Amino acid sequence: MTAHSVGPLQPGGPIVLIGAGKMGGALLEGWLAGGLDPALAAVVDPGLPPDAKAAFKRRGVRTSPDPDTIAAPAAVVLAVKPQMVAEALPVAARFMAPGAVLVSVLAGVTATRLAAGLPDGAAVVRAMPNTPDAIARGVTGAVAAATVTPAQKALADALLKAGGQVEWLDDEGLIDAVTGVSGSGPAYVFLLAEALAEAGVKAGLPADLAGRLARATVEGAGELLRRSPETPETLRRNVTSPNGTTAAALAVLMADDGFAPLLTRAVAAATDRSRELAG
Ligand SMILES: NC(=O)C1=CN([C@@H]2O[C@H](COP(=O)(O)OP(=O)(O)OC[C@H]3O[C@@H](n4cnc5c(N)ncnc54)[C@H](O)[C@@H]3O)[C@@H](O)[C@H]2O)C=CC1
Ligand SMILES: O=C(O)[C@@H]1CCC=N1
Repeated sequence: MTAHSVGPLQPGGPIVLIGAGKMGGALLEGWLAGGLDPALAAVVDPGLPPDAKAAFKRRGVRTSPDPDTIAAPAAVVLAVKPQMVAEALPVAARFMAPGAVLVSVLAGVTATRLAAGLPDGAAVVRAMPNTPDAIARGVTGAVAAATVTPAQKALADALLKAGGQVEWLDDEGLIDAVTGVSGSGPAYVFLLAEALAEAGVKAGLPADLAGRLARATVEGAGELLRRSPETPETLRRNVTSPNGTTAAALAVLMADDGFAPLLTRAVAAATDRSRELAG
């Protein structure tokens, strides 16, 4: 389901975003594009450049609010680096009015760790979105702690769906692998575009042409995958003429030491790192 299938975002109270960097900023853009009243959004980020702060103010989004001036936040969304959690969690705690839900997108940081820094019984949702959230084409894996009420889960769902598709998990243990597949995944696809361009240069193309061809190929293949009911395997086979050029390339990519085992190792490394960040 996408942002556009859920109607204007009406959280029933302010949303406080703590950390408005690449991921937090993408989430906020999704909420505003999803119809959130800017007057209900507040950003806490001491590292915001002055021009970004001014731009938020122009759009009616409050920055650096005093917790006492935000009446009953409906949700506090934590999007700082995992290494900053000890510093940022007490800030989040000050905004956590009774009934508010904390939504954390921090890689590795467990719901138990988050709850330990919040008022007793606080509702915690742990989520792993990805940066295509900025264009409502993200995908998020999320898990709700036992303390989260159905209404709080519905609000977290709406906030995350403003960025795209949401997959709710019953088992928090799965979120490390979700991070390895879809949280970090856009970087793998961008690397594919980079590597394809480099390979094109090595095959004799001018660099700018190779860059344009590689980018358009990744974009087009992604869009075809989105629009087509076919599986990725069928779409791949549709490109592959018997004994043709694609078959020659796939013999390399699908060899025992090819793309799949390489990606398996990459996803395992990301998953392991997510577990390590849990401390
Ligand atoms: N970038 C990505 O693709 C994804 C990131 N995440 C998670 O999102 C979180 C943020 O990552 P990015 O946005 O990439 O990092 P970032 O460095 O772009 O953003 C972090 C923001 O937090 C701010 N900040 C630092 N200390 C703060 C504090 N005490 N209070 C309030 N704000 C503070 C910084 O000024 C910065 O703007 C991480 O925990 C990461 O695991 C999750 C999914 C995808
Ligand atoms: O690289 C990271 O740790 C974060 C989590 C998923 C994407 N970026």
